[in-house]
Amino acid sequence: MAGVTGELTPEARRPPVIATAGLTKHYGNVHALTDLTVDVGAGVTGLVGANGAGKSTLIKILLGLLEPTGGHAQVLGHDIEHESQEIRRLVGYMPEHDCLPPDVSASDFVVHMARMSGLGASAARERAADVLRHVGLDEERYRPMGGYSTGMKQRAKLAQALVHDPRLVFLDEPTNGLDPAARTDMLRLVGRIGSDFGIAVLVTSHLLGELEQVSDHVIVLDGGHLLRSSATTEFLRQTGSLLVEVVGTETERDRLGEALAQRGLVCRPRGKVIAIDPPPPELAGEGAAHDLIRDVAADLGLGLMRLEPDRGHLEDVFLEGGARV
Ligand SMILES: Nc1ncnc2c1ncn2[C@@H]1O[C@H](COP(=O)(O)OP(=O)(O)OP(=O)(O)O)[C@@H](O)[C@H]1O
Repeated sequence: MAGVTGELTPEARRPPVIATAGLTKHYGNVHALTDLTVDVGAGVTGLVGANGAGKSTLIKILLGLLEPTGGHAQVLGHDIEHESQEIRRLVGYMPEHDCLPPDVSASDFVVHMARMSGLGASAARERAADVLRHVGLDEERYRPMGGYSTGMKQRAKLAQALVHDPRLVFLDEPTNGLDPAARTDMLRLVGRIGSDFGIAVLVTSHLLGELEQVSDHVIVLDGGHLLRSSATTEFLRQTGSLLVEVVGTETERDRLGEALAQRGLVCRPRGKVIAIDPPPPELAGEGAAHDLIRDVAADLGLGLMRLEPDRGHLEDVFLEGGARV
């Protein structure tokens, strides 16, 4: 184990997929990125932050589309300043905004992008068909993209990012403009790119919670500063608190809350739910607080709808305040 013997595991010894050091970008007076030092490993990494946090700027710098004002970065071991051609050969990019030619079909477009990356005509057609099937564009792929729904356009953009078999993809707001069902489908697809195809993914979202399910690691930017970079499990760790919901209205909720408070639990109403602080030592044993809550609810004749551990969420990093890296 790395921490015990001082030796690094093979995983830890592998160079990061992306490494930045003091990366800074100013657009005139706008400080879009400030002294960003962060590593991105294999798997799916969520890059989250409000609109304007600096996510797109970071991706464009890593691709060599924008020059940083200061600092350095490497992508797949290549320096962004001197080796951007090589980086673009190894990396796929799904831009945030609509950039698809409306009169061209997804099939022709993705074949064209495959040819641009150096594939021969028949290999490009085969590869485009494969990748369009993976992203879920079937018969529609022969229709002009101008008539596509937002979800179909996002899939076409994703297909062109994958067609040259990259080792890393940058997906900039892939769920933008999608309804909840299409959003869920797209997130599943993003997860599969990391798990089934073994391609490293850096995916952005301005909705902080949305990448919790698919990311192995999350980087949070706030106003161009790194707020936190941690394994997703760290963000979602159990808080030690419990959440309880009973059948009925606020009256029933408060009856249970008051009864539990008399038994030594600190209860706080949170919408329809009672959030119970980590139990005191005498109730900290395995299942002791659960048993007490169940018994008290039964004594009051109240039905329990939910009794579960409370978990942290990505949004909490903003409530905790201060940079924790
Ligand atoms: N070309 C530009 N000229 C001037 N300011 C810019 C330019 N591009 C971005 N900015 C500003 O830099 C900051 C970071 O923008 P960026 O697009 O990187 O953020 P983002 O996190 O990707 O947000 P969004 O999802 O809204 O694009 C914002 O304040 C934005 O207005």
